[in-house]
Amino acid sequence: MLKKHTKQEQAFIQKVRQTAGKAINQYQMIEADDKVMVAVSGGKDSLALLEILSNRRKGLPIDYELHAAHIITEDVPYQIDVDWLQSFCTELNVTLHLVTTRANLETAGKKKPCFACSRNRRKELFKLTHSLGIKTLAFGHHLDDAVETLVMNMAQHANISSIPASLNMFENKLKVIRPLTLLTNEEMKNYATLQGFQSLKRECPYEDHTIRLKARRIIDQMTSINPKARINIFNSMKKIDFEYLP
Ligand SMILES: Nc1ncnc2c1ncn2[C@@H]1O[C@H](COP(=O)(O)OP(=O)(O)OP(=O)(O)O)[C@@H](O)[C@H]1O
Repeated sequence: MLKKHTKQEQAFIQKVRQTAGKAINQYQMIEADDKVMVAVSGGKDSLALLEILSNRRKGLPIDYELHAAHIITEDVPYQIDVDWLQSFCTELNVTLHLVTTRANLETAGKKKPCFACSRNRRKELFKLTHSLGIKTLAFGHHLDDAVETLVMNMAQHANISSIPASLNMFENKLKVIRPLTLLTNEEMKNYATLQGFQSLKRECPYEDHTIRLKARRIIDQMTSINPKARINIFNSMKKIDFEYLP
């Protein structure tokens, strides 16, 4: 897995790690002695997140406990190479928790399979963290996910909302954090390639990214107005001029 990097590549790796660190500090995501669970799908982002959080412990005056969780949904034909994930976690000195569950899609009613499956996965992650006394749960969403969700929510639900960088839930019993919030998909893709992370995810036959892909395409087009459009849309969520809104 270890690759030899040029100076330029090392600088990029460092920049990505620092940007994740900036988000962690800015949103006060992790404090000394916290127990943090990283939700790992097997995709490039959550693998990178786990590695970044593990690596970060080395250079900090504070320490925190790191765990990884992967949810296996039995009745959805999407499996990852669990042995590889286990060895990845062992190398990072992180305990991997595997949970096997069922999405029961046949009883999901009108809900789309993807929705039912991810809702069930979140429930399992909440149950697991609670049972282990872990109060911080980290997801691998990045800046592009947040911008796409904003555009989708505006177009579909007529509201301005997205994916929060940090969210207290269940009367502060759990904090959901997204340390990759300030990093773009492009940056994460390059990071994963440089680090040699193989995406373990296999295509799920139910997966439906149609709307998200459309939103992504629209945001891509907006970069012809301004190359920084994606980042500007993200930053506009933090700078709302209520006086100049209807
Ligand atoms: N099976 C799973 N087990 C644990 N966590 C998961 C699982 N699937 C998704 N997650 C978490 O939810 C986040 C978003 O899920 P999504 O399916 O959009 O990820 P992805 O883009 O396919 O994979 P990744 O974000 O890891 O590259 C992931 O980054 C990960 O933190």
